[in-house]
Amino acid sequence: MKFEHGVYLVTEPSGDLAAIVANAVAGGVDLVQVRDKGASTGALIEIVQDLRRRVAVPIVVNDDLDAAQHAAGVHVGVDDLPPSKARRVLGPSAIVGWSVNDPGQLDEVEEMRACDYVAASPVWATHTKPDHQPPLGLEGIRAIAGRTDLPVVAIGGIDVARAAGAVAAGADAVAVVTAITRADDPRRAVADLVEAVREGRGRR
Ligand SMILES: Cc1ncc(COP(=O)(O)OP(=O)(O)O)c(N)n1
Ligand SMILES: Cc1nc(C(=O)O)sc1CCOP(=O)(O)O
Ligand SMILES: [Mg+2]
Repeated sequence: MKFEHGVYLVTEPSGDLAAIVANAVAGGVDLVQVRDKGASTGALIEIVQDLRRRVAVPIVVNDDLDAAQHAAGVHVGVDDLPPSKARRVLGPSAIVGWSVNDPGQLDEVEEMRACDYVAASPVWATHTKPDHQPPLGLEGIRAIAGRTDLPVVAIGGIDVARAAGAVAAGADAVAVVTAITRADDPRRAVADLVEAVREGRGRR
């Protein structure tokens, strides 16, 4: 898959979700992930259906394969179902993303073949996911990007000050929660991230 502007919004349950997503899309996000660890499958489906009426960019669901069947795809991590199973269930045109914390995961050929992108996670520590793995840092992005042709998404602690560095290190896109969802102006926040990604691409 192609991240044109290089900004991927991952949502959180607080705030006016519909308004945040609509403004973030107006600012330039390429992809939206609905992430609400406490929501039922039914609630996730309702959120997806509502957002699909409002925005034109693809919407994927975190973790929940049943809800993902009402969306453009799914994002899974090491403790979730494997990407190969998600691909079998969702079919060839779905978007399947996988979190990578250990570059050794890139040797799992069948799983990598099932993915549209991999997320280097986390690059920096973040309070948004208290159970995150040890941070990879920019070296981790370089190590992952150097070993795969798939698009690499950097996630964890990314804001406008850090986005260009993550992209210059090899990320194709930045996945962001709070620097967008808690911004006073999510549209402006995304536009600034898009500009930072452009600058980071220019440094490669
Ligand atoms: C883009 C993106 N990258 C990483 C994650 C984290 O996935 P996971 O490790 O499965 O953790 P949870 O999000 O399920 O708590 C993600 N969701 N999105
Ligand atoms: C959803 C998620 N996954 C992570 C991982 O490391 O796998 S870090 C994260 C949250 C990122 O939030 P913020 O942009 O507010 O730092
Ligand atoms: Mg998960």
